[in-house]
Amino acid sequence: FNQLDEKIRLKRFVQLIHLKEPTLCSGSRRHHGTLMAEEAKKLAAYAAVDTHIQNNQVVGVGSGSTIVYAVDRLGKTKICFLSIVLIQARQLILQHGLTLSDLERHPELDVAIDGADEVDAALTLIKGGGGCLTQEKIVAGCAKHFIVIADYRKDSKALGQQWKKGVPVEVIPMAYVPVSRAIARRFGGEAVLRMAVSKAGPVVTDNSNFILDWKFEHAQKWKEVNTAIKMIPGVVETGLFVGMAERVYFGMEDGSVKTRDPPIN
Ligand SMILES: O=C[C@H](O)[C@H](O)[C@H](O)COP(=O)(O)O
Repeated sequence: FNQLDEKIRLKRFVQLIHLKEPTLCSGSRRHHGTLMAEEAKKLAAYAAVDTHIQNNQVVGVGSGSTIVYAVDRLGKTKICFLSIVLIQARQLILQHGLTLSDLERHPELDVAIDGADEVDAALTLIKGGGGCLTQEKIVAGCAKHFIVIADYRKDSKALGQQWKKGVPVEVIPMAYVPVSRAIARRFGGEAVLRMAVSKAGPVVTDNSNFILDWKFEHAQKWKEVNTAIKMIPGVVETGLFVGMAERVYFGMEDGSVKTRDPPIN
């Protein structure tokens, strides 16, 4: 199976999903003739795992609702691998009986798989909508292959067309005001402190920091902007993932899986 051409493997996987459709889900899969987002996430996650994960690999796992389906697929396979995970995904890994590791023991990963809030035509990502971005970027940066999984709602020509909440920026708590002002002054828009929904006060990340959501006004040169924001004292990391993703799998409304690779420059 591993020797098959990747495209054939993906095609076969999609066919398999269609054949087994009634057994792969509970409840209604379709709404007004289109696949619902949850099922689209599952399609993307299963396709990515089946295509990229092999026996005895060290796999990085991100966070979010889409990655749950990837871990589910990893847990159902009989292959043996280690998972390098973020704090947020730790329980998920353990629940599925997968072997947990860390970057001290495995600083080099074969593959990292993660979700995204938005993916543009050049495979630049916005991540961190769920409050996790720094650890995800570290894990992705340690992987030979960084694979992204998403449903059709994340597919975008240009950042900001789909994801309206802005670019998350993780900041040291004492610096959130000056960082917010510096971002707005230099790049326009506004950078707003993210507040918790279910408790008073700001969202606190896994690294005990705050998050600013930078609502930019227009398209930017994302690589340069990412570098410049990271130079502002107090910034820990941005949710801009530029030039990192090797392939994105989109689960589509019509039940197919679309892939996108970076443009050849
Ligand atoms: O902070 C959260 C992470 O960056 C997620 O990977 C991202 O928000 C996508 O999450 P979801 O799969 O739930 O859309």
